[in-house]
Order: sequence, then structure tokens, then C-alpha cells
Amino acid sequence: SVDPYMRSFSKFHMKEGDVMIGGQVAKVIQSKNPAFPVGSHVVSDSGWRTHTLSDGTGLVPVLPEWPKDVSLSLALGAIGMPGLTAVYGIEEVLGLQKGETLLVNAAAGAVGSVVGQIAKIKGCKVVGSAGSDAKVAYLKELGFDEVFNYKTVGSLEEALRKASPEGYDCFFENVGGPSSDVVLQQMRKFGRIAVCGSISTYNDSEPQTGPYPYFTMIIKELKMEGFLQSRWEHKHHETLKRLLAWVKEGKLQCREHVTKGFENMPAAFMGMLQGENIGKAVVAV
Ligand SMILES: NC(=O)C1=CN([C@@H]2O[C@H](COP(=O)(O)OP(=O)(O)OC[C@H]3O[C@@H](n4cnc5c(N)ncnc54)[C@H](OP(=O)(O)O)[C@@H]3O)[C@@H](O)[C@H]2O)C=CC1
Ligand SMILES: CCCCC/C=C\CC(=O)/C=C/C=C/C=C/[C@@H](O)CCCC(=O)O
Repeated sequence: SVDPYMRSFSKFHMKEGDVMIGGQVAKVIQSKNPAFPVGSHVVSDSGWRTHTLSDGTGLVPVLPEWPKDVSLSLALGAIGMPGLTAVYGIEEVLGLQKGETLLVNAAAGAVGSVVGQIAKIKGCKVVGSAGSDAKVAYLKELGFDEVFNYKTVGSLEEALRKASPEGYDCFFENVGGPSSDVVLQQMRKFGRIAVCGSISTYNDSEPQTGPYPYFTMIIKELKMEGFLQSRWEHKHHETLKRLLAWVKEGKLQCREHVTKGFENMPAAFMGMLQGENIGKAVVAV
């Protein structure tokens, strides 16, 4: 898997020569541990490696009911960490209610595409922004109500107002930076903001400054909460089962941007950060 958090984590906690962190779906090829028989598959936080020696600690078996016709790589995407992030952001942080209007940015990516689809399952109006016309077309196929290409709209403020003149009850924030200031102005009274990611800032060497949100938050009585999906680790198993059920029922569609070859992991990683992916960016080794 290549994911945005690797950029922010590595910037602060890694040095040249370290093995890059990251998740993978791995096949057990030798075992002395009956909990992990040869031929079984696990999700493993082993970093960018082709082979790993493990005593089993931290290995998570892929759900036993995983259907043969569902790609195992989805355990790194819609039925994995990004899918869990979408569910917890919507249910635990936003408390999204039927009939509300939700905005999600980086909407065509691993997390955003699941967020929008779950919000539709819950009977909400969904507005998405993404960085290419191909992504906009994909999100319309997924059933998003309003979608725009933030790179070509000219005015983000106008695009947001056109998509939802009555404003936004919930904002699933993946991008951060100056665009957040614009969205804040169009939140409805008592709006909720789930701060999931801030990808536009992960490459910064100096922190960005901007208008401070406090006055708008007071006047509109907004609630803003940052979160990490790991807070609800105790719910992961049940939540993965719900995500798998949605996929099997055809309610949750999943697209992947697959790069072939372990040696191409750095290119896949940089490509994802630059927006090359529609759906989850993965590498097939
Ligand atoms: N809190 C948590 O527990 C978790 C948080 N996250 C966060 O969720 C967000 C999405 O992650 P994920 O779905 O894996 O990644 P994506 O699959 O969405 O890939 C990243 C996307 O970000 C967009 N992007 C990159 N730079 C910018 C920019 N400057 N402005 C706007 N958009 C940009 C690009 O899409 P485009 O073409 O639309 O610009 C790119 O495709 C990230 O911020 C990530 O850190 C992810 C997992 C867990
Ligand atoms: C842990 C890194 C914290 C960096 C925070 C930056 C942005 C938010 C974000 O993107 C957080 C992501 C957290 C991901 C955690 C992943 C691990 O639990 C390993 C997942 C293995 C897998 O792919 O399943």
C-alpha cells in the first residue's frame, strides 16, 4: 500500500536508509504458528518489503468469509484501513444524519470515494471535489449528487455555493490548507467537521498560516474534531464485515489504481501524492 500518512510520518520520524512504513496483504509461505497456516493471507504493517519474518504479532488474518471473486487488495482499501477511516469519520465523528448535506474533498481517492458512497447509503446529499475531469466523471458514476474539479472551477467559493446553496451540515476534511478557510464560511449553523487529513500540507517545510477559524466557529457554533481511525480499533473486525457486506451487495463500489512491480513503489507513492490515482493506490509485487 502507498498512503498519504507515510509522507507526514516519514518527514518527522524517519531518516534516509530506514525501511518505509506501510501495510501490505501478504501470503504466509512458511509457518510454525497454527494461527497462520501456509497459504492463508494476512494484513501486515510490515513496511515496504517483499518478504517478512514474523512471530505473528500484529498480523491480522483477512476475514475468513472473504469471497473468492473479491480482490484481496481491497483489504488495503475499501475493506481495510481507508474504508474504516470513512466509516468512523462519518459515524463516530460527524454523526451524519439522513437528509443532511455532506462535503468531502479528495473525493475520488481511497477514503473520499468510500465516504461519499456511505453518505449516499445513509440518505444524504453528497458533494465531492476532486482534481481532474476523469475523477469528476467517476464520482458521478458512483452517485455523488454534485461534483466539481477544484483545479478548474476558478472560484472555490462559487463552486461550493452552486453545489449546495443552503450550505453544508457536515464536512469530511481530507485536504486542509487554504481551501478549508473557504469551506468554513459555508458551513451551516451547528455544522460538524471531521478533520481526517491535511494532504495539501504534508510536504510543507514551514507551517502555513491563514485566517484563524475561531470567530467563524463561534458565530456558526461549529464542532471540529480531528481523528485517527486507530481510536476505534476494537470495532475494526465488525466494521470490516459491514464494509465487505456493502461490497457484496453492490452498494459500495471500489476502484484501484494498480502499479506493477516492487521497484516502482516510490513512483507509485509520489504519483498518489500528486493525484494520479482514482480510488486506492496499490502496488502489485
Ligand atoms: N485520520 C486517519 O485516520 C486517516 C486519514 N487519512 C487521510 O485521508 C486523506 C485521503 O487519504 P487517501 O484516501 O488514502 O488518499 P487518496 O487516495 O485520496 O490520494 C491522495 C489524493 O489527495 C489529493 N491531493 C493531493 N494533494 C492535494 C492538494 N494539494 N490539494 C487537494 N488535494 C490533493 C489527490 O487527489 P486530487 O486529484 O483530487 O487532488 C490525491 O489523489 C489524506 O489526507 C490522509 O492523510 C487517511 C487514512 C486514515
Ligand atoms: C500513523 C501516522 C500518523 C500520521 C498522521 C497524518 C495524517 C492522518 C493519516 O493519514 C493517518 C493515517 C493513519 C494510518 C495508520 C495506519 C496503520 O494502522 C497501518 C495500516 C496498515 C494497513 O494498511 O492496513
